[in-house]
Amino acid sequence: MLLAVRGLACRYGGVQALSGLDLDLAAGEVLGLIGPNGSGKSTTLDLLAGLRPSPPDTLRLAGQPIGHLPAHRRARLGLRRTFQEPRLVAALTVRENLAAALPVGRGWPWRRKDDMPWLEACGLAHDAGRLAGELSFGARRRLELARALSPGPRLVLLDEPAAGLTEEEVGMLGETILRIRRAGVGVVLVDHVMRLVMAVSDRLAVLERGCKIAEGSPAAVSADPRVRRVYLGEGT
Ligand SMILES: Nc1ncnc2c1ncn2[C@@H]1O[C@H](COP(=O)(O)OP(=O)(O)OP(=O)(O)O)[C@@H](O)[C@H]1O
Repeated sequence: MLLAVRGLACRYGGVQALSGLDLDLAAGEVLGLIGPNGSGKSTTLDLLAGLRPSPPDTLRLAGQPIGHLPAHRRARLGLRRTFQEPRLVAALTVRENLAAALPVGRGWPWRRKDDMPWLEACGLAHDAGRLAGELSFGARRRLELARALSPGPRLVLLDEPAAGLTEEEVGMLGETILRIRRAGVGVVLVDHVMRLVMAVSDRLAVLERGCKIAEGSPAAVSADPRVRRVYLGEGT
């Protein structure tokens, strides 16, 4: 299993933002994490990415306990995330933005040619020499994603990547996510744009008030009466 989450929990003062969360994710699988506002999706991504520590065994990446590792150590193991606001340098080219993405510490196996497959996957192969500041909003989002991927990705956490995109840009983002999946990278996708989540997820997990209330294929989860009641506000 690429990612195994067991009993993940988080408390902010008096608020139990997440309790007893279990999740599994295989390489090359897209897990859509959905739920109403305040249900714990961002908290889950923060805990997975290492913004705050957890007991080591609550999170395992390819069998290795990582709950205690800080974000940069997890990133080096191939666990990356994107941010809602692209963290790009407008005056650098697309390719230079990739090279500047991760602190290239001693022994980091970064090679320039390794970037190309990710630029291609993100639909940016023809823009490698363009300045990031010249790209459209949708292309900047895809560059943010390429930056998270290169080098050596295993699992990428996407935090509302479709927010603010046009219909066409959402389509291109969906194709990008499917190419990343085909490359064997695991994806956890949090987004309110349901047509994207439904189109690219192999599996959905639904959170409500910090607890997982359903999990399964997009079709099964959308037909689940509890999910419909809680998430879509039906019959309440
Ligand atoms: N820094 C914080 N301090 C205190 N409470 C917080 C903090 N961050 C989140 N919370 C609370 O934790 C709960 C889960 O919030 P979280 O942001 O994870 O939900 P979410 O599902 O990502 O929501 P949204 O869809 O609105 O982004 C909510 O009750 C929220 O108010």
